[in-house]
Amino acid sequence: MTVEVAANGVQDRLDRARRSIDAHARLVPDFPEPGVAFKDLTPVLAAPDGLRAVTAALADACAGAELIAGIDARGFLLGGAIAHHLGIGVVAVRKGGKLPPPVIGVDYDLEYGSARLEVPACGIEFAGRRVAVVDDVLATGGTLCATLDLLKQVGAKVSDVAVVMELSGFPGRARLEAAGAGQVHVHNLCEG
Ligand SMILES: O=P(O)(O)OC[C@H]1O[C@H](OP(=O)(O)OP(=O)(O)O)[C@H](O)[C@@H]1O
Ligand SMILES: Nc1ncnc2[nH]cnc12
Repeated sequence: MTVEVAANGVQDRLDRARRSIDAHARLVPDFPEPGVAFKDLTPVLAAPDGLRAVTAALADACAGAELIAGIDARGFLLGGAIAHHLGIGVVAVRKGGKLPPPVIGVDYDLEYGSARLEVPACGIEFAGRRVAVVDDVLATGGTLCATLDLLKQVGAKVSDVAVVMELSGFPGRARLEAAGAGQVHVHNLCEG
């Protein structure tokens, strides 16, 4: 009985988040370059009910973590809110050139170009900590695989990856599962 009640709570939060995503997500054709169908989730986070609903559902996916890593840029908004919800800390995984040295960085490709992500090489205790990584969208998986690589280099144990939307037709999930060697759970709130 207790288990059923808990599971229903999780499902209710997921349903609420999905309703908000359905109501507010925007498809932008040909952005940032021709041929890309860009899923803009910023209106979901700006809606009165959206940030709260999405945060609560993602927090369920990250419940076992000791630290949240939020990816530049919309992952910052989500990561801070989830960490606050869970009562744990958050670290920003930043685009290259933004953090003071020393940093650890990884170059990567995504659907429309290439970029670099960095985390601080000192000042944050990563070693042995269970980290959940959050972002808005999973497409090719380039961004999240680079983040897993970075967090591995600093000795963190990534337990979960949680995104609002996983885009179909991309190899992101398979790449992440391979990079995590079966130890990383990949969660989405919806597929797009
Ligand atoms: O799975 P992938 O193919 O790697 O794509 C997913 C990434 O792409 C988007 O960010 P983007 O790099 O456009 O950065 P932004 O936050 O600066 O807009 C999105 O927010 C993810 O971080
Ligand atoms: N189609 C897309 N929409 C939003 N974010 C993305 N990141 C990579 N591809 C994307």
